Amino acid sequence: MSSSSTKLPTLPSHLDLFYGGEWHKPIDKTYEDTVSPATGKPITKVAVASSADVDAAVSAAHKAFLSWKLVPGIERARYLRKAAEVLRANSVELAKLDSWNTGNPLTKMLRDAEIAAIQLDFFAGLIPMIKGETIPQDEGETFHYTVREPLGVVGRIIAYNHPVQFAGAKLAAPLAAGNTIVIKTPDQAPLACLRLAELLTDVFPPGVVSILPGKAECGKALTSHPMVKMVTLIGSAATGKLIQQAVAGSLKPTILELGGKNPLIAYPDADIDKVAAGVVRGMNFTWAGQSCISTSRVYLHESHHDIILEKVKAILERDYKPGIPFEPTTTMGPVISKEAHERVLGYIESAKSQGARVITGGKVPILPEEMKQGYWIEPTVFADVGPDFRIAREEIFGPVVSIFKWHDEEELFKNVNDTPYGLSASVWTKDIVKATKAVRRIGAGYIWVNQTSKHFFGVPFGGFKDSGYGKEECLEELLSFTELKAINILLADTY
Ligand SMILES: NC(=O)c1ccc[n+]([C@@H]2O[C@H](COP(=O)([O-])OP(=O)(O)OC[C@H]3O[C@@H](n4cnc5c(N)ncnc54)[C@H](O)[C@@H]3O)[C@@H](O)[C@H]2O)c1
Repeated sequence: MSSSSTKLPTLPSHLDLFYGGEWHKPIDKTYEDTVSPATGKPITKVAVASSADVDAAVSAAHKAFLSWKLVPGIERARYLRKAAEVLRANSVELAKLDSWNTGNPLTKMLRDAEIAAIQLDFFAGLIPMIKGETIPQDEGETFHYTVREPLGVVGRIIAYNHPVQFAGAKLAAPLAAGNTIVIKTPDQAPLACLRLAELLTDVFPPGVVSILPGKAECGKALTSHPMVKMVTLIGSAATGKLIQQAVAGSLKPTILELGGKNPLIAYPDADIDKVAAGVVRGMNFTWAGQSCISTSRVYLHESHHDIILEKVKAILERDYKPGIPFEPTTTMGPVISKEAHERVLGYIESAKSQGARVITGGKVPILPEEMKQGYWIEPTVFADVGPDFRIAREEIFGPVVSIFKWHDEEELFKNVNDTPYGLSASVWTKDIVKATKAVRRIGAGYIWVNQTSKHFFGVPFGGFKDSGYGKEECLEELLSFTELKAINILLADTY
């Protein structure tokens, strides 16, 4: 990168597979380039786990489970808190690697390790909630109680938009519940996860945490391995459905956190400046819209539609500048890969050809020489989008928002809910009654009123419909990684 950019981060010392407490070369010796999306240039080669590697990793994780499940809760909590400390102490280094490997601005990635650390602390604190209950019966001849037990080896497959945040945070609940874990890193951005594995080597006993860089084959092998007792995915609806099919034969439980086509609805009484800022913030342009919760369908009332559009355009043109991710002035990243670049530009072309109006963006920005091979797309706003346009219906996972004008509430909710997805939604009004009624009508799992984008610890996060099922970041996530066992003890002398 240019002499003007900050020094490149130090690569992890290990670019192989971490399992059984040690680093291993891939059995079939496959390594592939991982690329900087900002420049399109390879960074280094990283191991790609095959199904044979997954088998070795899962066997080691299973062996570790036999001891880890016996570690008292209070001690497991200490391990988790130590991992949180390690993440915090190394947050800048981890953010630099993620920034290099995803192209997202460094200044905006600095919090990702902290978010993971908070989840580790949060689930450490919830460990005492892993408990059973007694169940009274009228006859009194049998004593009934329940206990919660860990499942075994858990496989967690993650997406690329926040690699180290996901890798760190998703360790927390399974380990807190007494399981061991194998994490499959994102295909495109494994580097910070590998550094995390190095940092955690001495934190957990060998085999408790394994981190495997790999592609779909690694995910498939993890999903179907008989010793993996539960699988979770952060990824697309298509992959979620494949995982559900793959586990059907073994009745393996899953949590699927999938894609979204999330609506933002503004009522006429909403504060127009706050809505304009919310439209921009809700689209997560900082990471080129690559967030499952991005509010990519915006429904503005006809009374403020035009003025809010102007304000959105002004904010984007003022505040969102692509740039080398390590520069402090950079406020926006590229999309993750050449394939994503082509896919998102294809959506932009489809919108233009279907008659949508470009308010801002809609093309590759003018770039300095060193970024020309990167995967950049301007923050893009389309108005006059028809409900049947492709950009209105399909998850783009890029910096493209569709704006719709509404006037009739019945028609509004018909359109809002006319999507296979149901992850998040955002409602803007000063009227709490209106907001409460709107919330009731929206088929989505995570809804904000007068804000967007934020996650809150302890509040169940997860989707409806094709956005998946299962709840995370809350007690329910922790309990999902346990099995409830019921015991009935005869107290009477005779049977
Ligand atoms: N709901 C959430 O919390 C959340 C958060 C972030 C991203 N996402 C979603 O993730 C998607 C973007 O990520 P992506 O393009 O990497 O998704 P993807 O579904 O292509 O890949 C996700 C992960 O699944 C793995 N995988 C692919 N095929 C598999 C198979 N058959 N079996 C097992 N694993 C397999 C991949 O290697 C990758 O690690 C978007 O749809 C986005 O909305 C959801």
